[in-house]
Amino acid sequence: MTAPHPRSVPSDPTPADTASDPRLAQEQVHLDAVYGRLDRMRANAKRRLSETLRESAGTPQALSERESYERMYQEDLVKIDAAEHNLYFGRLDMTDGTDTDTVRRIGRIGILDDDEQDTTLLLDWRAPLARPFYLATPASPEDVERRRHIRTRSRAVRSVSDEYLASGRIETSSDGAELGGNVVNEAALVDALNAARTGEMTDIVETIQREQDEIIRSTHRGVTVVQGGPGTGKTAVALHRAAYLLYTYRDMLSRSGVLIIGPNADFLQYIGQVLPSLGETGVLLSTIGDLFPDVRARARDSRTATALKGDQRMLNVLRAAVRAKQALPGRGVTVPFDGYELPIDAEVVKAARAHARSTRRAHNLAQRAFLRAALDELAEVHARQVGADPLDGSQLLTSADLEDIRRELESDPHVVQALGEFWPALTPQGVLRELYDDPALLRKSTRGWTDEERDALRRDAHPLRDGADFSPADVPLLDELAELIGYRTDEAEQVQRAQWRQRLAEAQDALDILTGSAPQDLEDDLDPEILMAYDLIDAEQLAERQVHTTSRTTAERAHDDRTWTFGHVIVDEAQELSSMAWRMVMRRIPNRWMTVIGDTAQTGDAAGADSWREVFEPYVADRWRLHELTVNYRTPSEITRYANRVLNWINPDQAPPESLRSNGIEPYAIRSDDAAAAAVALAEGSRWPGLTTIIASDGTAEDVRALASPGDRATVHAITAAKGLEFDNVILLEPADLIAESPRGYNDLYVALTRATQRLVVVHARALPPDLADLPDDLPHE
Ligand SMILES: Nc1ncnc2c1ncn2[C@@H]1O[C@H](COP(=O)(O)OP(=O)(O)OP(=O)(O)O)[C@@H](O)[C@H]1O
Repeated sequence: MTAPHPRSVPSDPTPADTASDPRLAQEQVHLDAVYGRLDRMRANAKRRLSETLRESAGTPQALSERESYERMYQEDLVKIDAAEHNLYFGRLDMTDGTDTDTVRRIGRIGILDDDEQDTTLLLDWRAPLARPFYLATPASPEDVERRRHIRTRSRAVRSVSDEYLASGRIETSSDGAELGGNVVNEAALVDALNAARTGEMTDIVETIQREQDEIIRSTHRGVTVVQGGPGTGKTAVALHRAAYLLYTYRDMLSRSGVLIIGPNADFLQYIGQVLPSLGETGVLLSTIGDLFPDVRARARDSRTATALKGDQRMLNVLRAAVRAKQALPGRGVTVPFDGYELPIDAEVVKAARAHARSTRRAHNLAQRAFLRAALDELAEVHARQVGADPLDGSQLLTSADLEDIRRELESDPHVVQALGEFWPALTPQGVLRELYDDPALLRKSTRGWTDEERDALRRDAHPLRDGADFSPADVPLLDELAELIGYRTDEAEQVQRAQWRQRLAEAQDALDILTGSAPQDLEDDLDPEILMAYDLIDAEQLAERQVHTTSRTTAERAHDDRTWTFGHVIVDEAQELSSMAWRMVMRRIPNRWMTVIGDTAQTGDAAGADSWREVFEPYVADRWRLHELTVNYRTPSEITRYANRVLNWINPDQAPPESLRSNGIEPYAIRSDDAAAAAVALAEGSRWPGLTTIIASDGTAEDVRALASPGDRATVHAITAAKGLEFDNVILLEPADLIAESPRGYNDLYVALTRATQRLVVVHARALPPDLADLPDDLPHE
């Protein structure tokens, strides 16, 4: 069903002709005013920044203040630069009767004029007053008389189009294409959807749709789950929600930070420019594999190992592995002390261990309690050695003597070291390596497991590639171990920061003395060619300080600190997270204010999710809310016809998203005995506009890549790495391989079929799956 659209009155979309359309001239006047102000803001921020850099800071407090000003001005500059492109894009003329301005102009950032009244030149797209721009429809005009969409390039107005919401007349977009559904800003949306892809995601502030806007601005403080088929804008919504929350809760979130978790590095790179283009830089983007400081999880696991490592059963395994390090001594363990061989027997250690465990503290944090109790026990043992009455065995030593022995034991490094063997300080990395490498420890820690399961975890059974140490599935286990162990990653960093401040303060003192002693005549008449000593120091120091401040954003501090808790966490492609990964994520967000984006029909990971309820109920009971996105903005209907059949096979109850457009390009199939070579030849020989990629199974992608000519613009993506990405043209190689390689092979096939914005070609040697069997053969016009 197509809802009625307001009448669109587009201006000539070709080069601006201000004479033929007075609206262009009118908007150009405003655009000039806006950019004029932006330039003044930029100049101000630059001046203030350089003044701040020149200021001296005598005390650590002054230094810290200066650092925060520096950061503030730097961030202002980043925001101003980010807003340059398409700064002003929307205007609302409100009907009479509203108590606010009758004209509202909307842009990427809010801008006030520097006149006496601080006139609003632009409303930030996130401001409440801007909201009708995204919500108003003829059925619900929200007091909007006219919505104007302004398209600009290089500070010049190129076109405007108006919608008269009160009239309720049918709209056709500027290029004549028909869109289904109740879309807003239709002409701009058509342009955005048809635009060739660049390999980097772009923001959608000009064309956010109603169902998306509701999620972006949701005030729900629990877990907001956004479920939607491929191409429904889930990622776009997640990123704009991050920007919206940072704007609305700036004070709180700039201190605690926002974390966005994505499925792989390619994906993070793909989305990496969206938030900076919206002026937001304080967000940490990370994969699960990169969330543990100082660990680069690049090793690859078998599917069985991935599934096992993601399973909650690992919790008991890890607990058992840590407990196994709290060992009891064998017979005859002694330590020399005070001319005696002091026995450390199992009873001594057992008593101390029971005491340490009763504290319920994490392993490393309970080490002191263990030592203290063990020293008490040992003092008793030694007292019996030296102070027992030879006649009746009674104790001849006083309690003060016992206390002396206790102190001497404590200050004897041999004794302390010997006891430490039975409650050693642990690191998560050390325990996990040992668990995988030591068959005895593995067996002891995996009671009830089968031998095949144990083998899947063993490293000698699955040698690591390229010296990689841990896999992404190991990272949640390291994090869990860090909790069990009480291991912190930020301590060394804190010490370093304190040292840095000290050095900086000393350097500043020296600099002040030098500056103060510079000869007056030179100061008055400086020769710019003569480089003064203090110039040198100043430059170095400033440069160093610059590195220091710019490298310590909230996001980066959060990244280096495992125990950092964020203000908000967004998880994209959330269906891929295992139970163990969810435990790690939840630790980062104790307030459980999260936005979770995913599609259970696209789950590819062996330990991924099938149901959101199962994932969230244990953490938030019913404090989670499901939103569904229903419109596919990416894939034309010609392609979704096939993809929907696969979806129906995966889950017949899941309604397929409705494709917003059709482009008249039918998908087709090419059969070739050497399918990989045929796919590469097609990719390299085609003259299709935009980005082209070959999507292959994880097991074959590298071989296909080896066939491609270096430097050719067509790329090859393994299915796992293609998650969340999109391309103008997709060549899907051998669907049978996707299905054969994974128990979730149909989900992978569904993902592959929904990556193209324009064109899909399937190249195969083996039989096509039934859902694709009626694809037409190679089209003559291609
Ligand atoms: N309102 C919109 N205006 C313009 N473009 C949009 C809009 N919503 C989504 N898009 C575009 O549609 C494409 C798909 O969006 P996105 O990648 O966010 O979808 P997704 O639901 O995350 O897909 P997948 O599940 O396949 O990863 C992107 O190019 C995005 O920019």
